[in-house]
Amino acid sequence: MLHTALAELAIRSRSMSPSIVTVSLAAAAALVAMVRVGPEELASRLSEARPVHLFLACFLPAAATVLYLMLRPRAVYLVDYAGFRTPHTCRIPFASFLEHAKLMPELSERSIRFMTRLLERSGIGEETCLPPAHHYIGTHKYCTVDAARAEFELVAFSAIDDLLAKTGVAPEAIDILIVNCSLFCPTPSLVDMIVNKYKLRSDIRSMHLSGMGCSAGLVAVGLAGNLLQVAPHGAHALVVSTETITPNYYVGTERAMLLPNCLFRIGGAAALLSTSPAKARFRLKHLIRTLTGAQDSAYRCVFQEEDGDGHRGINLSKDLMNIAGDALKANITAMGPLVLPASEQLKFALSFIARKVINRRVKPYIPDFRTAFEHFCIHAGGRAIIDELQKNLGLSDEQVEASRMTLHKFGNTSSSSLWYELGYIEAKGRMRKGDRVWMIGFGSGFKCNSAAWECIQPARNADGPWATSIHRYPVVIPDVLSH
Ligand SMILES: CC(C)(COP(=O)(O)OP(=O)(O)OC[C@H]1O[C@@H](n2cnc3c(N)ncnc32)[C@H](O)[C@@H]1OP(=O)(O)O)[C@@H](O)C(=O)NCCC(=O)NCCSC(=O)CC(=O)O
Repeated sequence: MLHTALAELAIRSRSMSPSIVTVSLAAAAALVAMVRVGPEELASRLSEARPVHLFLACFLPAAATVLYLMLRPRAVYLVDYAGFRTPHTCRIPFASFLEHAKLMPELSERSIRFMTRLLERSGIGEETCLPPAHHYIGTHKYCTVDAARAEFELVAFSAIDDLLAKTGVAPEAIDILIVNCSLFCPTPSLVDMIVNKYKLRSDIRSMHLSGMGCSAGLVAVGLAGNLLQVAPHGAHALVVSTETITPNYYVGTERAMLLPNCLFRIGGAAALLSTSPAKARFRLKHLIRTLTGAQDSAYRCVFQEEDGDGHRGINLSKDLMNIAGDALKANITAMGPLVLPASEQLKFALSFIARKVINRRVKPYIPDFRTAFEHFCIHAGGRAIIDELQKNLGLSDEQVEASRMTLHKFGNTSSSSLWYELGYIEAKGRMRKGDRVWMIGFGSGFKCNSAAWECIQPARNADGPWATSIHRYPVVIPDVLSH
């Protein structure tokens, strides 16, 4: 029996860290040896042993335990997060958006009619915001590098100010800084702008993830978690997730490139991570990254390019929903075994065997992820994305409420949408200690990244981006808005 246990341990050890494996295997082998010799033989051998042997017998396990404790991966905690509170001055009701568009000679009557239809179907509301440059008539003429920098400063600095005030962490206590912003990549970089503004330390480890799409916020969290493993215990990592909209107003006639004009809106968030549990509000349990970019269709489905007339924009393929579905399938296949209870895993295994052995037409069992998570934050990328995930994961209207309301209030704010959604759930007072949250991000590449968090301490009050409007939510969002 012990041999079987040992064999099982060896199999399981493939997914464990080397230090855990060594200590566990050594302890199991010692146990097997002790059981084999029996208690009397063991006592007589101990009495014959020399002091040096006894010393080694005690010292080695103790040393191995210390080594294990030192080398095991450290837990990563979310100290807190803050979303950019969009100012009323940046609000862009549909009427203003379309009036501005009509005054642009580059946009045809047909393009404007198409954008009107999209706005009505998009699931975004009348309170979303665009950066200051997009409020000028003849928008694209004002979309300069300076204006884009100003947008980043407005969003990132406001979110960081809120986060530092909330956590009481001083700028000089930040050891790692990661910014993810896909489409704006100036020199000096966005991280340099933050370092300069907050006078951060010269030995800070800083990096900017660009071109990584809307799911890069979770890439940044994973990267911060990895860097924290090699930083002193209790170090702080600041992650800033945003998309700078200013330089990305498209003025051509390609429908697939007009879609981003209607969906993407100003927004951003800052999150502080640490390996110290002191004052932490969430613990990062798992982070799974799936990249399907090896397939050409997945690689090209969110693509920055120039149209035939030389107008630059982002082309969103109509295939995006299918590609997102495949990426999600791969991601949940990796996440499932880590989070699902045994009963769900058994049902999945039985359906898998039935399909393989009995009949391929047996419907595959989709595990019920509601048994593993109390809350879901699905990237507010567009109404169709939320609809599709709700259907595929069998989620209730309340479970996708945070995503739909975030899309309605803020639009598609790229990677920061997940933080607005977490903020919504907390502002509604639905988060409890011990609750599990699943964040699922999608983005260019094509990527599906997801993170599982456990709440240690819910927010005490509904401050932040939802503070002044949460009492009005949820709102009813019709499939097609009629004016
Ligand atoms: C755009 C929608 C709101 C439209 O909603 P509906 O389902 O009501 O309507 P629909 O699908 O019939 O589309 C309405 C009209 O728009 C056209 N249409 C829709 N999607 C299109 C596309 N990608 N390219 C070109 N045309 C498109 C349809 O053909 C149709 O025109 P006609 O009737 O003439 O045939 C929805 O499809 C949606 O949410 N799509 C997903 C948006 C998306 O790709 N989000 C991800 C952003 S990327 C991201 O977030 C990550 C990242 O950037 O990294």
